[in-house]
Amino acid sequence: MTAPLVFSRVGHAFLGRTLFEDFDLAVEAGETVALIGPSGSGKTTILQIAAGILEPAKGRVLGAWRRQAVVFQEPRLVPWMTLLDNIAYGLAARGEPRARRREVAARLALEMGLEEADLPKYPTELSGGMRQRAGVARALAVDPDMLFLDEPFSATDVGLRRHLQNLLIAAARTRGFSGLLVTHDLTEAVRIADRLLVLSALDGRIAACHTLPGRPGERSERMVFEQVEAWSRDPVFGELFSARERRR
Ligand SMILES: Nc1ncnc2c1ncn2[C@@H]1O[C@H](COP(=O)(O)OP(=O)(O)OP(=O)(O)O)[C@@H](O)[C@H]1O
Repeated sequence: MTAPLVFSRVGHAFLGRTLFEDFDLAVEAGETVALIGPSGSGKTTILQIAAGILEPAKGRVLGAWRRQAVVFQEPRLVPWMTLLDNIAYGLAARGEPRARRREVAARLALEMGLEEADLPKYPTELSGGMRQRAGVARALAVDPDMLFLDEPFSATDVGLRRHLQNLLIAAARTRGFSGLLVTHDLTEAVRIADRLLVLSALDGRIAACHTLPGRPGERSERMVFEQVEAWSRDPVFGELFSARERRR
């Protein structure tokens, strides 16, 4: 079976400055790959190229999925739409009948820990955490087989971040979608991903690639902690992350 997302010798530059060249990546069906690396190494650019938001300057990107969805750091809800209509937004674009849209959106909202009473509220009436939950629900509502996650939980506090990570891991297991995750948070990558690519600060090259043991959701907190601790001592990670990022 061919991988749903393949980058072959992809290169990109902004304003004449080469960000990366000859970048290769294959994300397999049902696999979540985390891109981690220092600020400016090109993680978001790679994700945007994969999601078709940005055209690469060089190389080929093959995408073989039915439906994609993106979860951004800032959930980007439409301010004049209710929570329910925001979550149903992608379904409306797909032409699903209104009753069906509302039914799916309400189910997803509850699955993400939102409450029935919140559904008619507008984004300004919601907390940041509720908006973030809505962003994840909106992405899952379209039943994607490819999910792009650009620092999806970095603006949420530690408790909620953990909770949303667990919801996402559970959703990936039951729905079987592939994922590309951009994060600064090594713990998040070790919890959510099957494979981890570490980008180099210097030229966006892959400095390291690690397949994580077991499946997301099956790794104990201790195992995650020990893996992150071990990598914190690894020179590849040591060079790439500040002490603050390693502590998160
Ligand atoms: N539209 C743009 N025009 C010009 N330069 C850009 C543009 N988008 C990104 N860049 C530059 O490209 C580099 C890589 O950006 P990118 O957002 O991909 O990095 P990143 O690894 O995701 O960083 P961060 O972790 O800080 O989000 C940065 O130096 C950034 O300033």
